[in-house]
Amino acid sequence: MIEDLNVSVIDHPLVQHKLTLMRMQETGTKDFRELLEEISMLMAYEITRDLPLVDMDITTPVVKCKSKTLDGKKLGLIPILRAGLGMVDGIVKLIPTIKIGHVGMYRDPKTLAPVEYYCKLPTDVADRTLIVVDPMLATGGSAAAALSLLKEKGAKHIIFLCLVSAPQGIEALNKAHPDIKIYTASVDQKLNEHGYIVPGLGDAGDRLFGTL
Ligand SMILES: O=P(O)(O)OC[C@H]1O[C@H](OP(=O)(O)OP(=O)(O)O)[C@H](O)[C@@H]1O
Ligand SMILES: O=c1cc[nH]c(=O)[nH]1
Ligand SMILES: [Mg+2]
Repeated sequence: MIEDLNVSVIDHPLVQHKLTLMRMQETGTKDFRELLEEISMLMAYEITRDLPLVDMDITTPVVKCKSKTLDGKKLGLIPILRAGLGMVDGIVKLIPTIKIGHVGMYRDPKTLAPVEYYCKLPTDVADRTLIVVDPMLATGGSAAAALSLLKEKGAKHIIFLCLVSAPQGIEALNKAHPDIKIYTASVDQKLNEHGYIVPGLGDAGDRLFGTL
């Protein structure tokens, strides 16, 4: 049962509305890109609601007082290339100082196995909470491999943020990395015979970069 797994569905109406627009085949690259950026920002707003705060002494034009500020916890943003790049700008607008690492991973079209081709990370990944982003969680192979790689490099606290997921992908990722919370905007029905999410939105990377 999906409900028993370490997953949370972000069902905010604005996220769901924008996701519907992204799914539509007539939505072109420009709108797809803008919608992905907007949704990523909205989802980042939701997943950061538990960030710890501390009191800070400040002076307003009226009086001295204590006011809340983020406690300086270090964050990192890790897009899985290519499609994860489309989620970066929206999140950076909310968290401008976030450090960004990149993991390149593509899915072999025949075997659907993940192939790693790039990795460049902030040097202090072990001290950061990493938000790993990829719009699509299909078989879960790419995400599981990326998370294993990050753990090998020392990462200790990771959350995974995607837009559309398949039940198989959530189960596989949760089995491989039960410690990592998955956030998604939708758990779709299934995968088709080519490993595409149904109903899904097609190939996110191709739609984002216009390489259809
Ligand atoms: O869960 P999985 O079965 O591994 O599939 C999901 C992966 O497939 C897509 O990447 P793709 O291989 O198309 O690479 P791209 O982003 O360069 O287009 C997607 O962005 C995920 O990384
Ligand atoms: O439906 C899918 C599955 C994997 N990757 C995509 O971009 N879309
Ligand atoms: Mg692709």
